[in-house]
Amino acid sequence: MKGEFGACLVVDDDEDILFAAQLLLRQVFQRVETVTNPAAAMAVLAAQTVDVVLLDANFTRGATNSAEGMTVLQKILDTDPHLAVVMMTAHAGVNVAVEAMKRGASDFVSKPWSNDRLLAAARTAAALSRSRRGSPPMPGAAESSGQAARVSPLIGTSPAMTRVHSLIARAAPTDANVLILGENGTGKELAARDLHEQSRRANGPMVTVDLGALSAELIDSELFGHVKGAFTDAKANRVGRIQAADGGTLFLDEIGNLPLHLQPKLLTALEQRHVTPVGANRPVPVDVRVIAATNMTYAMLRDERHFRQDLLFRLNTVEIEVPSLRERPEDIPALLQHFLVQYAKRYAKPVPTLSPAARQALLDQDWPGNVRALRHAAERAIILGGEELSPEDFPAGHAAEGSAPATLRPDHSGPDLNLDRAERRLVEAALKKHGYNISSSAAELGLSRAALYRRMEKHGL
Ligand SMILES: Nc1ncnc2c1ncn2[C@@H]1O[C@H](COP(=O)(O)OP(=O)(O)OP(=O)(O)O)[C@@H](O)[C@H]1O
Repeated sequence: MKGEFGACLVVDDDEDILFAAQLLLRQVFQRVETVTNPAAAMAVLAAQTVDVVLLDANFTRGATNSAEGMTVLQKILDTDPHLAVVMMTAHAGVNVAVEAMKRGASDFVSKPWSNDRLLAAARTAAALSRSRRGSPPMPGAAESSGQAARVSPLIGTSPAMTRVHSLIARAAPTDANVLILGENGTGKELAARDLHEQSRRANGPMVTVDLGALSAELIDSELFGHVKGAFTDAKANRVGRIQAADGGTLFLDEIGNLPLHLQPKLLTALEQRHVTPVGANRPVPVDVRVIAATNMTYAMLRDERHFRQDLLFRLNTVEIEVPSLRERPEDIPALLQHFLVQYAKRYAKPVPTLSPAARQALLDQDWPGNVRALRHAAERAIILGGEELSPEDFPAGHAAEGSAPATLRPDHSGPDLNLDRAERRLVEAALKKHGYNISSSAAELGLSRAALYRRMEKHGL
């Protein structure tokens, strides 16, 4: 769906970033404005209406404390409290992101960004902004959804994926709540988008809340909203994401991370179809369809100590289990071809062919990182491989030394003391040890899930 929202403004002092963002965001916005400094940003905002601002956290060369970004964020929201601002953080600890969200940013992405993540953040922010303004969805969005000849974004014709397609097709039009189960990287978010787009709510917003990326203290006001003065940082009324999804779909990603004390509140909101923003005394009616996803097994979800069973039964009217890639190796060639074409285009290279040995090597790997890992492997192969890809272009696990960061390794003897590469090794080791379970790997590394995701993106893991 091209240009489904109105306008976006990107503020960054790096012209290359602006160029890349503009190319990418045209998929979502009809207009993408770019400026290199806060003063120019304020001038654009004074002259025209935009839905979303993507704001860099630092403008002065070498600055890393994000204070400048926070000041500009404040100015922007003072001018237009309905704007959805997505903070872009290069030097981010998760603290910068949390601080930005406390101050009213609607989301954050870390640089270098993953295109999927930036697009998802931009779409969610745009839906939020339109909902805050009480605007109807863009007419273009209404037309392009619900078309009969629509192709599912989920590639795969294996029996296991055919079952998933069929469940999605049957569940989508019914408004029933859906719980999607599956390992990390299997395509749960894509399945949720497919459900939304095949539903009668396709013209409404799909608002995502990644419960794994938000601290417990933020989840409450993110989900339910707050009124001005409800707590120290609540400088203005804020619509929560449940309300922002009114008339559309609320996608609760990593539902297993919803703190126990908030579970009854969510259950009440879903049962009574209203939300009460933090600090408010009157409930607001909402009409949302909920899709939730988790990488927990069903057995883990059935454990009362982590998850209230009454909430589980409210969420899992229909259950869809997205199979791991090792359960459907027959889907690997089509997925790989799709990603090779995509990345060949992005890096302006010809689409390579695959030697029979390479094809076999791919089928033989067990892909603990699932489709996401296959996508990274395809990107690496496009960057480093030739016209015909051989097994060496798809190194498994630790043998992935041929990837972009590793080829930069200087030829010194003795231990490799480079911090960046050490970080990559540790992150990779933790992921392997925990079978690519993000929560356990993050816990072992002493990171939040969001911080681990950022490092995975950074190192292409
Ligand atoms: N069947 C598929 N066809 C095409 N692309 C896919 C498919 N499955 C996954 N992908 C791609 O793989 C990546 C990971 O998918 P997605 O984010 O939906 O997985 P997930 O299960 O939600 O992961 P996580 O649990 O880690 O959040 C995305 O880039 C997605 O577009």
